Amino acid sequence: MTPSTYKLKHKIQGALRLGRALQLVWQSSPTWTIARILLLIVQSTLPLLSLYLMKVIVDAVSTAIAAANKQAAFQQIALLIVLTGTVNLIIALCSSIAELVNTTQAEIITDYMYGIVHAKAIEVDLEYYENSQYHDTLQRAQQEAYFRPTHILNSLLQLSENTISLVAITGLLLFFHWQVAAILFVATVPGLFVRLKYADQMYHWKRKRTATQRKAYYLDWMLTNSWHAKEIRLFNLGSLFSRRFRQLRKQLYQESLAISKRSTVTALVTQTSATIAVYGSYAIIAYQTVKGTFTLGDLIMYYQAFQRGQSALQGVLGSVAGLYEDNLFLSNVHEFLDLKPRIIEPLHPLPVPRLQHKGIQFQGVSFQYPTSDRQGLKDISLTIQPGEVVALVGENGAGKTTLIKLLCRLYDPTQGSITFEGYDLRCLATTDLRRQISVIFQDYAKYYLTAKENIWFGNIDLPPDDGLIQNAAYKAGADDVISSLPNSYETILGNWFEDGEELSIGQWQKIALARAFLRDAQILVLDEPTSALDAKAEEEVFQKFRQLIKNQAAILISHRLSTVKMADHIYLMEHGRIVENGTHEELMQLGGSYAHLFEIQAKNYR
Ligand SMILES: Nc1ncnc2c1ncn2[C@@H]1O[C@H](COP(=O)(O)OP(=O)(O)OP(=O)(O)O)[C@@H](O)[C@H]1O
Repeated sequence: MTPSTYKLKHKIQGALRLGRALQLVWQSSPTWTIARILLLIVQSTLPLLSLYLMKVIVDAVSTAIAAANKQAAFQQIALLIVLTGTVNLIIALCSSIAELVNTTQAEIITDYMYGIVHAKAIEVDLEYYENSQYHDTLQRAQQEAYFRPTHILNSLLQLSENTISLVAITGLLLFFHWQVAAILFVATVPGLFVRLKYADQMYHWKRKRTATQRKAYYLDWMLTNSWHAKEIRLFNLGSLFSRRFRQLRKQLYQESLAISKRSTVTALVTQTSATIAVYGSYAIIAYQTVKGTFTLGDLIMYYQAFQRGQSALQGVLGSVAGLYEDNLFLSNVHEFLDLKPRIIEPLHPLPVPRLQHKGIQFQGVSFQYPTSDRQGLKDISLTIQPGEVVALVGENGAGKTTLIKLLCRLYDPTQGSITFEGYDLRCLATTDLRRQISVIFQDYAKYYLTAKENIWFGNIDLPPDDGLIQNAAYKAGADDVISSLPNSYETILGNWFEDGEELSIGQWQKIALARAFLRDAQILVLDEPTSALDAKAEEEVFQKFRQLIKNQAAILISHRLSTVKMADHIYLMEHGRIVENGTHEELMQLGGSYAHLFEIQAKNYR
């Protein structure tokens, strides 16, 4: 086998490896798929009947010209015309129904694919979202997932339809004139090569360009979203970003144009040779008819059969090339769907115990982010008991949030272990563990939904109207904010949607705090919970803090040392390590970094 034949065989095999795609189609819409197959059978056989009837009509007309009883001869022709018209009407009807079925099924498949992509996006760990390669993979999958399976189904049905027509027409042509059938094939094959080659080039280029394209999307997003709108105006960044966006788009467009140009030139050459071959065959058939080898009916049937044969063959080859291309691009979706969460769930998870004497223990925990070459946490050992308030303090980047991410099992430690009442976190089901932790990160989410839902999301096991929602709002000092809104708890927050009410940053923070308080968890983690609250609101939250947490274990992260003073135990972190720990008084007595920091902050208030 020559290398090029081998390549072609390989590509055709690639095109026909359709198992996963068809499984997706079938799972999403089995009834619609059956409907389309039935329509396909009708649509591919009826045109042949119509073709044959045409030949019979022309031959009947030829005979009728010489017939003695023209009236009787015409009656027979009229009957044939009615029959042909009816067949063509059915063809048109099927085509309209097919269009309806196709559009509906395409929508159903798209929705199904959305569901699958969303499920995977939820399933993968946070680690993926903190990794740029994942975002490339996700983007490629999103670009292809919603339409490729439908494309594959269409190409496959077209392939079947065209193959049926082609087999019948080729049989017909071979029977009459094998050379003409041979020309039909030879004229169409080069086009297939061009499409396969082009598909390969496009696929590889599109994979390579994902990062550039994401950069362009990012600039576009910055230019058009509300989060950046303020700074873009004040720092006059608009034209700079817009210029960068245009440069990236130009680069992408020029690369794609270069590939398209090459393929257009090649396609033109193959098209020209195909056209010469086709019209040459027409001349042969016309010559044979003039010589009397064929009847007039044969001539018309030939012309039509040749035309349809050629379009069927082009359709077959086009579908093969299309399937090859679709399969190539669908591999982007498979790549995404094949991602596996790296947090391994225990085979036989233990029930999450109640925190009693052992509490939560970090034992010699070290951790390095997979994308970083520095250790984020180094040899951390600490204990948190129920009813105890523990504070983590330290400069930016010291590792405080990272420690919380490990506690929530968003990552596993690289060394050491974290135990929950003596059980390693890796022995507990992550969903059960996370149900026991109520955490509000400093970059908490703002949901542009009702105020009530913003709080309810803290514990969706409760009914959406539960009275505890208002209770949580009260604890966080958010009740006043909410009652001043036009529709109270039913007011939509943010200004993305009609009738939405935008809140101040501190007000949003109170809502987030209420969400944390609603969760019926054993551990409460507040990462910079009051950084945007006014002094009075902060004072109120912390005054009733002990009451609020009851016998929950609480972890507070804060840069305001006046806030953490009330904690039972304070850990000062530096470069991923715990460098000092004790009560506020102990640390002040120690006269180390904590005491120094506290003095600096206190001086500013004097
Ligand atoms: N997803 C990540 N991938 C790689 N490195 C990270 C990631 N998140 C944080 N880091 C790094 O880990 C270190 C600790 O970050 P962390 O967010 O835990 O600090 P922090 O003490 O909470 O800081 P801050 O007070 O500013 O919130 C920093 O050096 C940071 O650059």
